[in-house]
Amino acid sequence: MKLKGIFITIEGPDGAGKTSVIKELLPKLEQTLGERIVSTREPGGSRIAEKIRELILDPEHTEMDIRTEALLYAAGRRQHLMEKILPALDRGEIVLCDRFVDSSLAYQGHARGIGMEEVASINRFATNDIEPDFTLYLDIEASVGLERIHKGKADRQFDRLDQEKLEFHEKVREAYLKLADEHTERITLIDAAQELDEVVDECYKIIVEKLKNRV
Ligand SMILES: Nc1ncnc2c1ncn2[C@@H]1O[C@H](COP(=O)(O)OP(=O)(O)O)[C@@H](O)[C@H]1O
Ligand SMILES: Cc1cn([C@H]2C[C@H](O)[C@@H](COP(=O)(O)OP(=O)(O)O)O2)c(=O)[nH]c1=O
Repeated sequence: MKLKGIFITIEGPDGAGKTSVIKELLPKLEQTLGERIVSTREPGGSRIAEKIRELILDPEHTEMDIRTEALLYAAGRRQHLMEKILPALDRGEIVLCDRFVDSSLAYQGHARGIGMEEVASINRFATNDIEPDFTLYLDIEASVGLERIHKGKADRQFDRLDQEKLEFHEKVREAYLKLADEHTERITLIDAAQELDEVVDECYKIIVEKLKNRV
């Protein structure tokens, strides 16, 4: 009998440790489960979606309107979903995706101020209401996440732009906490301030437990 495909997402503010966790988690999970896991990420994850990612993240595109940005994230998401995620789920595979709709709700909806419901609505259009089976939310204080990213970079003063960045990332976290509180059945909160090994271990245990009854 073919197993059911499972769609797992990992969310969190910048610097929460998503990339590091996935790198360590994947081989561990694949070994335990005895099957390959499709690891992918947003923004991007397919040829066209990667082009859209470049368009959005290009630092020269300072004039980009915030709703244009939200629509581009949703467009990239649709392409990635149709080309990569859904075909893998149809084949019965496990898909682990770094960021999905919750990122748009937190960043564009709340932090940029468009409104979470407005952003949810364009994403319902983009995804045909397809939601992850479950989501691991790596929770980190904004200042700790930003510090991690800047660690190792040249020593510098905390300037006005950094302050703006901090406030923006505090809003991102606020939105994630709200989402985790409203969707306890889907989202599991993980304290990402722990040592990396501990975070990986917690994610591993949660996924194995959730997959126990997979048919
Ligand atoms: N639990 C942790 N404790 C300390 N540093 C961490 C931890 N997890 C990740 N880091 C470091 O923080 C930085 C950002 O991690 P990364 O995995 O790229 O986060 P994200 O993908 O969520 O933005 C990297 O330098 C990484 O080595
Ligand atoms: C998927 C997604 C990402 N983003 C942002 C979050 C990140 O700042 C940026 C790039 O994502 P990512 O490459 O995951 O960066 P990081 O590893 O630092 O978390 O895109 C949104 O604003 N909305 C979205 O829908």
